[in-house]
Amino acid sequence: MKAPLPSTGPSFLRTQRKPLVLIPACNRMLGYHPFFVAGQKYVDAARLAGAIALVVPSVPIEEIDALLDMADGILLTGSPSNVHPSHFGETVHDESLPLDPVRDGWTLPLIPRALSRGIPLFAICRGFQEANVALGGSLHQAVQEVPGQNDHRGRTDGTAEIQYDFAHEVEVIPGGALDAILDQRIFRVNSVHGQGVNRLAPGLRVEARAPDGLIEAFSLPGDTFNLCVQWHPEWQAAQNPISTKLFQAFGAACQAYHDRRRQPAPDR
Ligand SMILES: N[C@@H](CCC(=O)NCCCC(=O)O)C(=O)O
Repeated sequence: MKAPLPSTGPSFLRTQRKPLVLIPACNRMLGYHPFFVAGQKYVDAARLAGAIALVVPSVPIEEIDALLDMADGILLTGSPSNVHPSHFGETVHDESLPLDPVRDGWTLPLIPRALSRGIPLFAICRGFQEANVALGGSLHQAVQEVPGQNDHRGRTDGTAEIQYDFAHEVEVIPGGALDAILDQRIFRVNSVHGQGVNRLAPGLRVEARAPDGLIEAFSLPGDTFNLCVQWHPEWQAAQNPISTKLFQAFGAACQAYHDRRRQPAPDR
């Protein structure tokens, strides 16, 4: 019988077979106290991808490289909080909406470093917006107030099922990374966002658009999975064939990164 894998220290990383996907947490006040939080549906989707999900509290910038040394993938989640507009040269448009400057402070520098290492990255909703801003793009702070754009916010007058129900179609741009993963170019998605891509960062590739032309997916340069989507594929991912394909592709990329980087320790 094989000895159990060591459960601590770098040797565990060398012999762990499954890829490790880091999920940066959000920062919330619960009562009088600050907490690190992440949606369970993201952890469930990372596991659906075949990875070990590791929710990570905010770290000082000087610790980001040490964190990335452990990562085989990064899953940037959605959040009700907005990316602070100062990161794209604007002032806050609606003071009533939540922000998370602590998350901004480490995910924005994390993204280019992960990209430079070729670590697979799957960015969802707020994560999609962070990736665009981190690489030099900008956001509409209120898509619904932009002439010609629809209201992409989710309903808040019912259940999560209502909030995350299908809201509109997206059309995949032929020949790109998203097109290579899916066998469908038009499909319906949920929509739970008030911000959206205004100026796409240099070097990013549009992968899908909504009927009003809003960018709904883009990819980052590089030869690994690095898709960023505005909708929520993690929502009931196992029951949605499009979402399952996306997370399986993400998981395969993380496994490949893991296998390349961490050969199992020789049998003792
Ligand atoms: N606050 C931003 C991003 C919206 C977003 O991520 N919504 C999802 C919230 C909860 C979840 O994680 O599912 C915006 O409004 O554009």
